[in-house]
Amino acid sequence: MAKDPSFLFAGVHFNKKKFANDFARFEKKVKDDSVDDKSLFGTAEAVQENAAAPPPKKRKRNRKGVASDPVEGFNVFKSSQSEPDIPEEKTEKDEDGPSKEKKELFRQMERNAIFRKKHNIHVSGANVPSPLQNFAELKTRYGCKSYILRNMAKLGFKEPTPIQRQAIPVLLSGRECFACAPTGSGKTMAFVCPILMKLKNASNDGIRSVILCPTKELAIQTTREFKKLARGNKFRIKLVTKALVKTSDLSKMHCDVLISTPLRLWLAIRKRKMDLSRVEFLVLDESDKLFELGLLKQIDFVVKACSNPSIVRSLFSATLPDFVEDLARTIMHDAVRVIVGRKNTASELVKQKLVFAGSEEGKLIALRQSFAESLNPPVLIFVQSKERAKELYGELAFDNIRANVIHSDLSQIQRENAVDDFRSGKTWVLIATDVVARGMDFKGISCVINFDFPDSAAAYIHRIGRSGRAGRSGEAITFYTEEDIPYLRNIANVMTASGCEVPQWILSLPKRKWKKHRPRRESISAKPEDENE
Ligand SMILES: Nc1ncnc2c1ncn2[C@@H]1O[C@H](COP(=O)(O)OP(=O)(O)OP(=O)(O)O)[C@@H](O)[C@H]1O
Repeated sequence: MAKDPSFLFAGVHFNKKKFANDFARFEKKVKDDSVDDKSLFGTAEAVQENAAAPPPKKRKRNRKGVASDPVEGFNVFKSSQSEPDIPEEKTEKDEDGPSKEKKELFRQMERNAIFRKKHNIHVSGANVPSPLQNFAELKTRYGCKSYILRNMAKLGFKEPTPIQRQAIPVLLSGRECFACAPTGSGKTMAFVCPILMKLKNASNDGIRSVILCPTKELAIQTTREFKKLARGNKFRIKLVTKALVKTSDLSKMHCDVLISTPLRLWLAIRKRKMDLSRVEFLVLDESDKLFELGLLKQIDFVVKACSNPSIVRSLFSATLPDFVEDLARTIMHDAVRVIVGRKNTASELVKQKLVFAGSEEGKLIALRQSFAESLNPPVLIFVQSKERAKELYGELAFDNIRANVIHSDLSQIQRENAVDDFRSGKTWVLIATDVVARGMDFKGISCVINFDFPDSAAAYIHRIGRSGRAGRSGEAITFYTEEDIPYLRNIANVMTASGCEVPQWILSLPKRKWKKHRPRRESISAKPEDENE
């Protein structure tokens, strides 16, 4: 039977007496490691250095561990307050081997390991709770109220997805969590469900949970998902809008779930004295985006404002670079790391293709040709800037294609309408900047076209992940020109990792460290500039 590596160390004890000198040295070192109180992550500039630094001492919290489980892979949370994986038994220990309870515990650990392997779930951390076999276990193990299960059934959710199987029990056990799972694999419900279960009922107890999303569109979508699962309960679920931030006093606001972008929440705290000191759950969705330098200061501020010592924080994304984990580890406590599949890979449900378009003009010709041959809506087209989005829209608008465009120059209402029209099928083709590249769940997108080469491997994974969601298959086509060739290898690596074929010459290109690749490109439009307005 396959056994987890941590079995090797079961029962090993550290003899404090024998190693007294080393122990004393270690203890001193821990005491010397003081926490920098100015900023949770340090200054934005120092992020990378901080990421490499050892984690500071954590606040000690009184949280009970649950059904113990072996640690898979390396233990990323060395500093966590780990309880022994196998509890010491004072009574039944005898010469005939482990006690009955211990044996049952071993069996449960083995069953969990086999089940995780089957669902491609990898965990690290001490005492990781058993994964969910089915949704019914939410009731039998955790006393989930019937209305939540009813709402899930109405949404057509029959079985938990792998990330839901593991992340939901982790959060229900009061543990902090890093979760990384492919695009479209149900990460949203993996935090919505346990939060609603833990909050139990609506209450006038200040702001009880906060969800941060990198874009307004995603914040709106997440608010809707919360409301869908909360149907039948009187939870107050609020989106932080411009109008809300204008409200004079937010210091006495009560709400069960608050969803926001970092900037809006930062303004609400600073200008309107929003009080986050009672927040019990904080979720950083698309966490690697939130940890980028532009947003880090606001995130830092919000995380500090959520000062409740027993807060449970979690990070969710389809891409989780090491530096984000390192950074988050400095603030998280006794966290569990849950990875589904391999970290930083694209969804295997998306058939990926690279197309050499020669020039900017060549891209437009290739696009028109493919639409003339077969246009299978809905199609999402990504470009690298709002100027180029406008230009391409200007071109396609003449082609009798029901196209629309979304970028940051549009008003909030225009952006919302563009998303709604695309969702309802009124629009067949949506031309977009990366503003909708992450998290957006447009059901049934048949094809994503990267008209402009993405500026990073993570951007590529998220863009193409708008297709191939919830078990459906999809397609992604990426155009490239001469200037993109040096970066092809990075995309090719993502493609091969998810089982797509890539020509050998691309795989033998030299590896290149990827800085943001956003070259100046020739105008898409053949028309004079003022006609594009
Ligand atoms: N258990 C389930 N069974 C069937 N469908 C599900 C289940 N859970 C979620 N879904 C559906 O799967 C789709 C994708 O879910 P979601 O948007 O949460 O993906 P995600 O993992 O957050 O993706 P991304 O990384 O792009 O943000 C949604 O339409 C959602 O309703």
